[in-house]
Amino acid sequence: MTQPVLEISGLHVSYATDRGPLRVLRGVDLCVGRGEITGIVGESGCGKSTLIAAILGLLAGNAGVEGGSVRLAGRELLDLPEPAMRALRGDGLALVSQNPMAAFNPVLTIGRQLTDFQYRAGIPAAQKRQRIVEMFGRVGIVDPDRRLAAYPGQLSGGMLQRVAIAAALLTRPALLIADEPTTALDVTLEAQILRLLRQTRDETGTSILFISHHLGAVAGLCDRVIVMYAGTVVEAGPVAEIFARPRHPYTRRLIAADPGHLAIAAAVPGREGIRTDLPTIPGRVPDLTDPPRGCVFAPRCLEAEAHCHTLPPPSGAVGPAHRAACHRIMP
Ligand SMILES: Nc1ncnc2c1ncn2[C@@H]1O[C@H](COP(=O)(O)OP(=O)(O)OP(=O)(O)O)[C@@H](O)[C@H]1O
Repeated sequence: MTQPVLEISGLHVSYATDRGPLRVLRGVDLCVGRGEITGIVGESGCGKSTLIAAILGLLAGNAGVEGGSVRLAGRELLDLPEPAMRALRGDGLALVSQNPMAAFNPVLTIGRQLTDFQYRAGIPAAQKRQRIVEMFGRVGIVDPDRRLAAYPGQLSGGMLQRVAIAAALLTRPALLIADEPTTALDVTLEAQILRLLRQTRDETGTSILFISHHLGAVAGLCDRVIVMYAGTVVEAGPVAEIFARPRHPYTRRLIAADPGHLAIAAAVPGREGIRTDLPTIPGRVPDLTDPPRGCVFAPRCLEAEAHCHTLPPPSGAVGPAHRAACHRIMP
């Protein structure tokens, strides 16, 4: 891995609920290297959105950080006061979300909003506009004058997502968080946005954290993959390793249960020993007000042995830059 831009270690986050604390992130460790695209995959409810909110300093009011560290370019974010965190969200950290419409004010033109994003003092108006036009060119938006005069509701979903990516890049972020950026788009637009993200990284060197349910997209876009299950990282490694030789039983089941096998196979050749005829993963994500004592996946794991239910598994190296947390791999 290249030098890390984002380093998260031992992160614990809980939500206060009527049933007691919901332990949504339990000791999350992850790194995003400079200029790398890192994917996060996992079933709904595994804590992806909570993780992003923790990075951005946007956790819900009933959330509490109970330990750990989130460092961006070496700077601890968990200690930053809100004004500094807000400044960082307009500068070093950028988010492109599933619903670009929510990122814009519907009653202001795109031009006005992208000009306002560049709020740092001292940039002349003409230069701001020139930067926007330049960024539009980079993300493939032609006819910038027309787009700048438009209101968000006048643009299609795919076009608005391009504008959102251009807006994010205007701040020259150290880290771009793309949270399911293609979920609301059709397949053709999805392919265009994925190409754009890769091109953005290639041209600007921006590090990208890409969250998606779509394993084929992750296989085609990312350099590294982090597999989350019930608030923990169960496996992390280079994309080819994760998809060709997944080591954790959860990763294997997740890939086998994914309908997009062709997309994964096209992106990652040489897959060995992965059955594609398995049904969806039986059972459900455990109740995190009372997490299992041992391996969090043990209640659903077809390979679990007695000690898997009583002892948390250590996370250990299973290959170069490839780790997995499973008793059967790390006895
Ligand atoms: N403010 C909150 N208060 C209580 N529980 C919450 C809150 N926000 C999320 N949760 C719960 O925390 C767990 C993790 O949610 P989170 O949204 O982080 O998962 P996710 O992996 O992003 O899921 P999805 O892919 O569906 O967005 C879920 O059980 C969710 O219901």
